Amino acid sequence: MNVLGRNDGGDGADEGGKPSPATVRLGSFLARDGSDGAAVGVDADSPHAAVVLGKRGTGKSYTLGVIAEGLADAAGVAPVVVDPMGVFDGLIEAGGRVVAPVIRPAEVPASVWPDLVGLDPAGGPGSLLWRVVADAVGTARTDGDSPSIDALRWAVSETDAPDRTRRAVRNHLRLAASWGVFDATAPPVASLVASGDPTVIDLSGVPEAAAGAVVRAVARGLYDARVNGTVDRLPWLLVDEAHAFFDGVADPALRTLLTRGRAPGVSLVCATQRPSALPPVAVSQSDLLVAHRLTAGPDVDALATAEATYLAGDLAARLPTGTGEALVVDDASETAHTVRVRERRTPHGGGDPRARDTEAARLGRGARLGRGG
Ligand SMILES: Nc1ncnc2c1ncn2[C@@H]1O[C@H](COP(=O)(O)OP(=O)(O)OP(=O)(O)O)[C@@H](O)[C@H]1O
Repeated sequence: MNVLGRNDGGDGADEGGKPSPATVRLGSFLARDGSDGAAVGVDADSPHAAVVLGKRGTGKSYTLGVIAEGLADAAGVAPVVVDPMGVFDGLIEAGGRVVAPVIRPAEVPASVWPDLVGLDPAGGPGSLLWRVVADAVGTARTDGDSPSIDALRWAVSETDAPDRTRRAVRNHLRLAASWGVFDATAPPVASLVASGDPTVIDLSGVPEAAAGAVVRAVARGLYDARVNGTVDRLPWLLVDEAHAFFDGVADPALRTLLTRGRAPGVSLVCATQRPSALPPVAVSQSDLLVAHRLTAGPDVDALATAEATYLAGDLAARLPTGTGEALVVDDASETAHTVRVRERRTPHGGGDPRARDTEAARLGRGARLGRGG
């Protein structure tokens, strides 16, 4: 198998000629005449930063699922999928689990809390919240604990801030509690990668701000866990609809993974239909780019950031058009290839609903057949 992303240019085979366990099978090279060529995989032995691009329905989430399946089979790694649309539960069939998005309040830094709940950090309520969280986390940390939202609300009441200010902060904290993502007794982020099986964080229906807080805590938590040596496996964070998270409180933590994640061994794969809404650093720091079809002008332009000197000609002009087909740009081998992404072995939950798949259509068809027969 040809393995992209491998600096030594290895072929992904061990001495016995079998594919190395630390390789993710992606699909096959696609010849100009549309026929399938040699098998192609992605290296999972070293950490990587990757982006998967493509307009709606071209196969981004599907490709992310293919990568997650491959990581589930690879040794020494642990995939964590951020699933904003609730389409990755099929990974259960690859030994994975779907978890509810819960984090400890202390996993969001005190300085971020005002923004998170919609308060100006420089204003009275915002600065009170910042101070209260910092104090409460400082006290709780000595026991390795996190304050609960109730404890934070109580601590706000105990301050000598004006009534109106305290009331405003308490109300905003009540709002945060209503999101249902904060739990002082939630398992630490490192527990997500305790086994190598895929963990899917189901964020469907979770308010945007809360989802951002979860992604921030998970991205930072995985990074810290590797820096502190708390986890042995190399985590891979796979983020679908990534543009939404670069737009909120998760941004600094994702940028940290992009720019510094590989040193401690954390990989990040961002999938988006709007590359123009990603910060340029997301594309420029990625060593692997998987580009499905794009048509919108600004999104095609965003690809220009990835125009490496070794690519002769215009990247956009080389984008394939078929669903599940992608141009894969590999920094390690300094090459770009057209690839047909393989079929999933676990069910894919994405794709637009089709009228013909509804119960009503089936009943209607049955009735018509009945009448005709
Ligand atoms: N490699 C593939 N092999 C076979 N079918 C595929 C492949 N990739 C995508 N498909 C088909 O295309 C459909 C759309 O793919 P997918 O849900 O990944 O789109 P998307 O680009 O993520 O769109 P959205 O932005 O709406 O999430 C899938 O449901 C699947 O049926």
